[in-house]
Amino acid sequence: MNIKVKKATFFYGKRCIFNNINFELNEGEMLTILGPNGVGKTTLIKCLLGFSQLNQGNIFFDNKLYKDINKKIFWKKISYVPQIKEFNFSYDVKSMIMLGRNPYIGFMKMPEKNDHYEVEKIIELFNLEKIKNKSMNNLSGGEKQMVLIARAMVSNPEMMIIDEPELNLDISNQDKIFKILNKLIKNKKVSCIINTHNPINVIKYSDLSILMKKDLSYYYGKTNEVLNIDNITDVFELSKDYFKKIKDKIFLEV
Ligand SMILES: Nc1ncnc2c1ncn2[C@@H]1O[C@H](COP(=O)(O)OP(=O)(O)OP(=O)(O)O)[C@@H](O)[C@H]1O
Repeated sequence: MNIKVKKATFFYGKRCIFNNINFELNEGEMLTILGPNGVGKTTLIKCLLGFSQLNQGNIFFDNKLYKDINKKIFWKKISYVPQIKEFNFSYDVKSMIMLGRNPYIGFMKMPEKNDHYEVEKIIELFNLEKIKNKSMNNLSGGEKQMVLIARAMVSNPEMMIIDEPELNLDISNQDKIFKILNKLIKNKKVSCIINTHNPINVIKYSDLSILMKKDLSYYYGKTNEVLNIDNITDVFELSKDYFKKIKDKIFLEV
């Protein structure tokens, strides 16, 4: 699915959160959104999903305005994974993932053989066999996060929008999630928009990036062009020394 964002501007009351943002993402591409806490990354995602309305500008999905798209079709094509804070889920893992099949199952209907097959396939892909019968409430934060991403993927969406997938995940599981997403994007031509705080995942896996700055300006382009030390230190207001030690300790030794 293609998304085009043109001159997007959003205010909370009198406070401008972002101003005149433009970007485009095509099928089979991953776009990552980075920036300091409170800069407006989640707000931008909420506007893309129609949860909040832009004050100015437009968002097109496959060249159609959000308001002109049938919402049932929209939610069949798009999977959204919000930030998990302290949710309480009264489901076991398998039932939770099955919820992702809802667009296919229909109101008051039971899952069919194919729905169970898709859920089992995802459970295997995410290595969740050992916990598939456990209650969601008894999982660690990282396990919950994996299940929510699995649930989003089981509906075979055309676009996935994920708010901080690395939250609660150790670096190995972060890499696993990004690797799975990358494979899905490239094999099934899904497009993916991810809010993240981890530049390593971004450099390894994303095609395009937006770096949002507190002064409402932003960098946008191919990840390997925009995610450089100058831009990161500028956006996060870091000194260049910040990278010196890790450059010597980690990157030169691998
Ligand atoms: N409903 C709201 N009303 C007014 N201000 C809000 C509302 N929701 C968020 N904000 C403010 O808007 C700004 C952007 O918030 P947002 O959650 O988009 O930031 P973020 O970049 O996603 O942050 P983080 O990296 O910490 O998740 C913040 O200063 C936040 O306090």
